[in-house]
Amino acid sequence: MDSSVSVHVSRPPSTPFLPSIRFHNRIAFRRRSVEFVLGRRSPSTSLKLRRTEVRASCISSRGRSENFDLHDIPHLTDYIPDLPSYPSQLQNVPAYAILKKQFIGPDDMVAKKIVVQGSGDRGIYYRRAGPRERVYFKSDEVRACIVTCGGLCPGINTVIREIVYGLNYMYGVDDILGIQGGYRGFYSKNTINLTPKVVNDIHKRGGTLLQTSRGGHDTQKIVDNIQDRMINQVYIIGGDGTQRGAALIAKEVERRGLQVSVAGIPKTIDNDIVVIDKSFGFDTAVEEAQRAINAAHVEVESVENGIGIVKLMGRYSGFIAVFATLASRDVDCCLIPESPFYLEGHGGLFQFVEKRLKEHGHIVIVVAEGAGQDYVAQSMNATVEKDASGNKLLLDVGPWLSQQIKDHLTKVRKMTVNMKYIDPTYMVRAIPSNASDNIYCTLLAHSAVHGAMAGFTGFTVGPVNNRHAYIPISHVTERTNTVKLTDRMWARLLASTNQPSFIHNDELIKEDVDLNGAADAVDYKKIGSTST
Ligand SMILES: Nc1ncnc2c1ncn2[C@@H]1O[C@H](COP(=O)(O)OP(=O)(O)O)[C@@H](O)[C@H]1O
Ligand SMILES: O=P(O)(O)OC[C@H]1O[C@](O)(COP(=O)(O)O)[C@@H](O)[C@@H]1O
Ligand SMILES: [Mg+2]
Repeated sequence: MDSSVSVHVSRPPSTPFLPSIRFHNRIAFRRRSVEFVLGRRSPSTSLKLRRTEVRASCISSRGRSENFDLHDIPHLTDYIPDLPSYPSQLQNVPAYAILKKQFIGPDDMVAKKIVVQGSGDRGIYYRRAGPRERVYFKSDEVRACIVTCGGLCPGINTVIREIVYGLNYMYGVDDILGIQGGYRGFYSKNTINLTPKVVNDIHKRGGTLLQTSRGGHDTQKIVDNIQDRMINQVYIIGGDGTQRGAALIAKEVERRGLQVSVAGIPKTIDNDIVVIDKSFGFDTAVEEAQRAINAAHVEVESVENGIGIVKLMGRYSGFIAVFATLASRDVDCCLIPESPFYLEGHGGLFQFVEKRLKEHGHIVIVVAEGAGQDYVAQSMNATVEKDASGNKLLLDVGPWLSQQIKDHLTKVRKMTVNMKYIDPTYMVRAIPSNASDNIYCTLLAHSAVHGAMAGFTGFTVGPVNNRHAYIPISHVTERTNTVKLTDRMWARLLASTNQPSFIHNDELIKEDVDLNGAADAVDYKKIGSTST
């Protein structure tokens, strides 16, 4: 928080000492234990606060009263009040001992919203990630475990490596177990011992050293196993589904009153996790995707009426497709799940493809795997199937789209075309992370380690406006991050590709004329409202 902002704390109705801060959590009222001090400028109103969600009245340096919300994360002392704490082991680590600010202050917060309006609410804040002055675990008491769940993503191995290194070098922990094969590995497989030596060069490889899986989350069995193995720190690397599972584990651990910290590290190749700035491995995937786009462009430039179609990952969120398109500049049209498209008639894809072929002699289309699913389902008469985690299995839009375009141009428009279809979907996520993702993974891993050692639990780590924060798991799972068609990024893409927006417009229906002046008999209203 800006040091020019003093926090004014006045008295809340039900607590004689606790002032102008409205607690949203009953535990906070009950226990009233100490965590941080607000009100540096006015000691009389200084307050030792518990964690959890806090709303404070805040007076800026200009004297105007504003509000902010700290959306806090659980702490082991919420349900084990007498848990002893110790000076952090980091004090003895030379690299950290010389730091100007060795520890994160108890009132350091990260703003969720960085652009604010003068008269508006100050918004939501998260606890800033990083090392704390006091920890709740002695080094030789820690038995940590790491598990990786869900789909692959570049950088998972780097996160594993850095958790092991972080725990070992910063906190002197040497009892770290690898749970193999995702959540079900807790109760169906043996563990492996993870030491700095074992993980030393795994960041150079794609995939996950620990293997992963979908499905198999059984909270009771998992927590039984955590208890049986005497594990007291659980590091869970995975996407939205995994984080939901992590929240259940943290809840069950709390119900049983166990001294076990549960830390989530968000992983998603689709960048579909909300609150955090960006997911690790995403930049790497975008870079790799461009190689495929480039190949498509080279191919189609070299032939007559070349049509290149590149299918990229993106189940419900088209971020990889959007960013790869914007970065590449060789893409003529980008199709994503968030933007319904239609093929026939005025403003449709067929018309656009034909127009671009006439203008440029070639066209490159990027399609996210989740785009046009309803459309494909209708045309294939397919039924919905799900994977072991309950995720809808997607129909393969790539070959379908290639065939539709080819059939239309060759059979209806009597044109000669050269179709080049490229499917690099798994290639973009099965590679090691690039330099910047590697550094990002290190920060995530270290934040998780610092948080767990400090006794926090049930949290997810991640950058919020470029500062790493501890985020309540529910915040990252309550919805999916998607490309907003009303945001500037999508507008930039449309401006860059000059593709149709596929937004239904009644005016377009009236001017229902195709390139050659022939009217297409298409129900635009119906097609235009096809949702994906
Ligand atoms: N709602 C949920 N509650 C508990 N566990 C879940 C939930 N959704 C998914 N999981 C578990 O999380 C793991 C990974 O989920 P999945 O959706 O496949 O990948 P991701 O976490 O990358 O989204 C699986 O083991 C699955 O059983
Ligand atoms: O074939 P798999 O391994 O189930 O993975 C495919 C899916 O994984 C994803 O990469 C996303 O996975 P997550 O849910 O694990 O983030 C999707 O883009 C894709 O549909
Ligand atoms: Mg997912």
